[in-house]
Amino acid sequence: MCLTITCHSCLLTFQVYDVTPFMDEHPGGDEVLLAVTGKDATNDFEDIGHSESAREMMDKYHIGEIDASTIPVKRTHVTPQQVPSNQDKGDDVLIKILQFLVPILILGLAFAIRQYTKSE
Ligand code: HEM
Repeated sequence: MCLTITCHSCLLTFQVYDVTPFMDEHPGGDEVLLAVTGKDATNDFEDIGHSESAREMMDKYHIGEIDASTIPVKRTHVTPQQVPSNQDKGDDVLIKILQFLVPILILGLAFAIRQYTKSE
């Protein structure tokens, strides 16, 4: 089902239209209707300068009203910044030490093996 919402100029009541059966017949095409589905399409509808007969046609697809005051305000979710824990800091230090120590240990081992094989 495809809903297009258009509101009164008083902005207190939203008129809801189910334009599904009208999609194929709409002279402006179905893309424009799909683009405004589920939102207030008043400006989009008015900008076209629809004729009086177009406005009369709307009655056919009218399915109800929504009280504008009952529509929840859109909230944007802000992810709280992660505070690095002390455990994370400890892990970072350990990784840095290992990054430094491991190559030195490998070099030392290679050197020791070389010394050992030389003396034999
Ligand atoms: C139930 C809602 C709607 C009905 C009954 C309807 C009806 C019509 C009709 C009968 C026409 C032919 C021109 C005229 O008589 O004015 C038309 C054209 C058009 N409509 Fe709609 N319309 C509706 C919603 C919308 C919406 C929401 C939009 C925009 C997002 C839109 C965009 C257009 C466009 C672009 C044209 C073509 C205008 C042109 O070629 O000059 N219509 N519509």
